[in-house]
Amino acid sequence: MLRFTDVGLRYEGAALSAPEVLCDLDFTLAQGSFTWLLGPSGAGKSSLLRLMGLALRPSRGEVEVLGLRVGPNPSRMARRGAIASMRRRIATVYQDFRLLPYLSVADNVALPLRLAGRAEASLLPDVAEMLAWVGLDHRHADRPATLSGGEQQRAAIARAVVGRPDVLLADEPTGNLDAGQARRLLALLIEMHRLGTTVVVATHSEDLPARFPAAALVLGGGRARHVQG
Ligand SMILES: Nc1ncnc2c1ncn2[C@@H]1O[C@H](COP(=O)(O)OP(=O)(O)OP(=O)(O)O)[C@@H](O)[C@H]1O
Repeated sequence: MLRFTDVGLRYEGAALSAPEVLCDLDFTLAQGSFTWLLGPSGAGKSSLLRLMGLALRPSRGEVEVLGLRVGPNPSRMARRGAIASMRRRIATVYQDFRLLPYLSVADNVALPLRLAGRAEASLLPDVAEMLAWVGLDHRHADRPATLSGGEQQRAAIARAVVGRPDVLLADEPTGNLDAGQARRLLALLIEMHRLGTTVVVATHSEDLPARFPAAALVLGGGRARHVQG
């Protein structure tokens, strides 16, 4: 479950007189829900995903993710260690992929499983299944830099999904994909949602939400409107 209570965000270094990037956010996303995150460029979609992924603290208010409450003050709420362990249950597909350049595609995808301490023999079938799902089985041994943008995006998606996270956050996950690949990715996100993962997808695409009507958070003027699906 993700709950935002009276949340505001101002980036460090911004003048106190500057308007908050996000303000007065009050909404709850139920565990296992699917939510589109919509709004024009610069509306704050990536910033909101960073708050949901506990990569940023709110400047005011409280963000609660899977029972962990995070506020502006580190000493009063969840501490760094608790946040770090919670972040292992949250997977993010970043706009810029963030694949590790010195690891093969398969090792990038295996990374969350290795970090979680999974035995080598048990993780290989999961990695192979994910690579097949995203159509990258033939590129498993290659380095990310040798892949196209769309292939890197699919590798990043496979890495996010392979550990069956409780929360999956995706920032423009179809930006580099052709229409067929985008539909396939949407099927994967819907499958994750049906398996109980809370899924939030930021997109500029009008086609994707039309294909899978669901609840939406619509950002504008720093505020979020929660539209039930
Ligand atoms: N690290 C940062 N430091 C300071 N300001 C930032 C930072 N990241 C984003 N911003 C500002 O926050 C606002 C929202 O940016 P954000 O990237 O969250 O929007 P977005 O809706 O994801 O945009 P896009 O659709 O273009 O990716 C913008 O005004 C941006 O300049």
